[in-house]
Amino acid sequence: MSTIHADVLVVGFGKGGKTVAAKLGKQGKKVVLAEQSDQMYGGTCPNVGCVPTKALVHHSRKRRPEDSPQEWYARSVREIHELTSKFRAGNREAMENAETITLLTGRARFTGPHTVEVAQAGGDVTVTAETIVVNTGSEPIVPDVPGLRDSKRLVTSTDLIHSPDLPERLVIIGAGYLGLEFASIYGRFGSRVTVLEAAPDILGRLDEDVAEATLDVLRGEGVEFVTRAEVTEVRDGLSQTDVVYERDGRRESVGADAVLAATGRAPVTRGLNLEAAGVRTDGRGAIVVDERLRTSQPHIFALGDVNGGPQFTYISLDDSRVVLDHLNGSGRRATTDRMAIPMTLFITPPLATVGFNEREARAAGHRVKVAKQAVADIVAMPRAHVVEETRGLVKFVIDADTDEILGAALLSIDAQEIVNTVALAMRHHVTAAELRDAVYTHPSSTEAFNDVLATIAHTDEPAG
Ligand SMILES: Cc1cc2nc3c(=O)[nH]c(=O)nc-3n(C[C@H](O)[C@H](O)[C@H](O)COP(=O)(O)OP(=O)(O)OC[C@H]3O[C@@H](n4cnc5c(N)ncnc54)[C@H](O)[C@@H]3O)c2cc1C
Ligand SMILES: NC(=O)c1ccc[n+]([C@@H]2O[C@H](COP(=O)([O-])OP(=O)(O)OC[C@H]3O[C@@H](n4cnc5c(N)ncnc54)[C@H](O)[C@@H]3O)[C@@H](O)[C@H]2O)c1
Repeated sequence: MSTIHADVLVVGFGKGGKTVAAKLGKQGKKVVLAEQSDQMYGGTCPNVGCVPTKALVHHSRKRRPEDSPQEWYARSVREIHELTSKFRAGNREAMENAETITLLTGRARFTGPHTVEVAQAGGDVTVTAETIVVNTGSEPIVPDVPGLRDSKRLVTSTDLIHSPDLPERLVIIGAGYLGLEFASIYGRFGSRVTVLEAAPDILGRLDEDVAEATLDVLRGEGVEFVTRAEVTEVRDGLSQTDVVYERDGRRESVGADAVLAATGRAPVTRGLNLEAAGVRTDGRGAIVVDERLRTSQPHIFALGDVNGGPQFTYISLDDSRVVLDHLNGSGRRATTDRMAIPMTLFITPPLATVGFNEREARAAGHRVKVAKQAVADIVAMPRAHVVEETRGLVKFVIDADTDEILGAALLSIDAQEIVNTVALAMRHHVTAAELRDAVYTHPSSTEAFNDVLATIAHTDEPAG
């Protein structure tokens, strides 16, 4: 078995890991990056996550009524495969072309606090390193429902986006980010979509008006929702799979050509043999880290989904900034510095949120004023009419005493872009009036701020 001594070993080719590898490699550190699969250079996001799913959103929207759903879908899957292959190759080349970085393709497991074995096709390699960064991501959770794990029609998001067969009837278990995005995508491609959610509400973290408007959009595209649905059994038949669930004490079932488990993703730590390194995990299998992403071994860091934080690519990227600052900078940057982190649910139109909703703002002790308008009524935003997408609403939650923005929910064309401006305003304490009275390009979606922030729907009374 050959041995490599490195300054830094990165386990897993995710967003945060590759950023740490590239930056430290550029500074002359000897870096080894171990990735278990040659189909995953670049990690989840460009291969099986954000990029192919957002490309599917785009392709599903381009389908005209006269296009055959099946042919259009198969063509989309092919084209998206070409796109992800290019991204994958770019990621591989970036590492292979860096003189100070060695890319190993094989599964890594710890054999000691500073030692990892990588099972490469050509033989195992032992890597020893002063600093180790674990960036192994997360994997789908398949609930323990009788018949589900063995069903021939069970699919994960990865299976589904690689299959050229458009399911005629798609049953999605779970109405989180993944479930709702897939419902929107496959509904638009032409599948009949039913979403079964265990919780009493879908998008229950949102204010009721925003959740209702979002569900209206999805229902308008033919997606059916069943809440308080406890899936009790999955039965394969010759031509379909029956997904059996209980709701309010009644037993019902829905037939499916594919059953998507969209019930969350668990950190990938099994198989890493973290005990050998003395690295602790929590009850969910996430690596326990402090605010500088140090594990229970100070020379081992965990970043991205594997540390149990929010599962977004931009959080993994920001984790890399924290680790790099610790290794090579001021050492002051911490995950606790983060504020106003935006999120986008990529349905059509997208729903972007940041900060508090109305309920949360009041619970945090703020006197709240709410600015809100339906997109169709925002006179200052002709772009919505120009691109023929006037569905949705724009809502701001503002501190009635300081005029600072506490949160926003934007169900609107371009929401994934304009939410970043709101988040920046929040981080820098720009007031609602300043955001309202700023000069924006025309016709753009940001112009909505000119109008919406002048439309106060209601204001809480001053306290006592
Ligand atoms: C369908 C889908 C859509 C998504 N859409 C979005 C979105 O629109 N926006 C967004 O911000 N986020 C989105 N996410 C979430 C986002 O993809 C993840 O949060 C992000 O990719 C996590 O990155 P990471 O750096 O933690 O690791 P990952 O990118 O997951 O990389 C981990 C890597 O480690 C490798 N690995 C695992 N174990 C080992 C081992 N023992 N040895 C060697 N290598 C190993 C894996 O093969 C993988 O390549 C989506 C996720 C999914 C599944
Ligand atoms: N646009 C984006 O940024 C994006 C897109 C897709 C995924 N993601 C990330 O991927 C991660 C995984 O997404 P997800 O939607 O799978 O997880 P999630 O945790 O967001 O949602 C899972 C949903 O499944 C429900 N559920 C769990 N068990 C169930 C059961 N047995 N029966 C019925 N319902 C059940 C839960 O109540 C919840 O609503 C998310 O954390 C998200 O951050 C992000």
